[in-house]
Amino acid sequence: MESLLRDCRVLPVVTARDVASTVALARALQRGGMRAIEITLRTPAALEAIAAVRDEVPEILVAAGTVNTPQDVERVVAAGVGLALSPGATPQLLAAAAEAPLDFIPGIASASELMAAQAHGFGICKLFPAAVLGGIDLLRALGGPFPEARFCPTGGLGPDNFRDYLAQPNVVCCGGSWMVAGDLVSGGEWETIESLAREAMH
Ligand SMILES: O=C(O)C(=O)C[C@H](O)[C@H](O)COP(=O)(O)O
Repeated sequence: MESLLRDCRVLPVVTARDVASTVALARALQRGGMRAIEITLRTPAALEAIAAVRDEVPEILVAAGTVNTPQDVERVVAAGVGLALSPGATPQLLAAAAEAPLDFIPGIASASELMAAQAHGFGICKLFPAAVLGGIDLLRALGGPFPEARFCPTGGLGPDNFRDYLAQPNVVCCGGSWMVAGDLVSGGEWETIESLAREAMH
């Protein structure tokens, strides 16, 4: 999974307003060269949007985001999702995800949370919210006691700093929403989204 995520480079974090706009958004991201999309379970349309993107834009890997409870894990497994992420983790979530037939990336914000994730076998974690927690300094600091840990920093990253994050040896990909901002999606600005995606992939 590490090499797959390294190929993804940037994981766009999407809040699905509705199915049609999320499919159009996924197409724009895919045209811009993006390999994956994280559709968060923040809205009622999310699961339907996940299924529709998988059917209609098969070139892009669809991950589920904001998978915060064991029930969420069940919902995304039932929807056929192969990769799920969370901004955090509870003991219950870690236990459920460790047993579930999917790849899971829990969120961590501290050494102790990282250790709990590792204890359940999760070697790659989302660092969230990365920028306010300490950003690159924190990633470097965690690299000392946890040289084997890998991260997808998310939260507060943008076009001006994500490359610095990607240059860290313990970063496999970066999460962010700058290329899928709500006003771009509501305005149907697919070409702008495509060019922001293309820029992020270079
Ligand atoms: O909802 C989740 O599961 C999350 O992990 C949170 C998102 O990743 C961040 O909201 C994206 O952060 P920004 O790029 O700063 O907008």
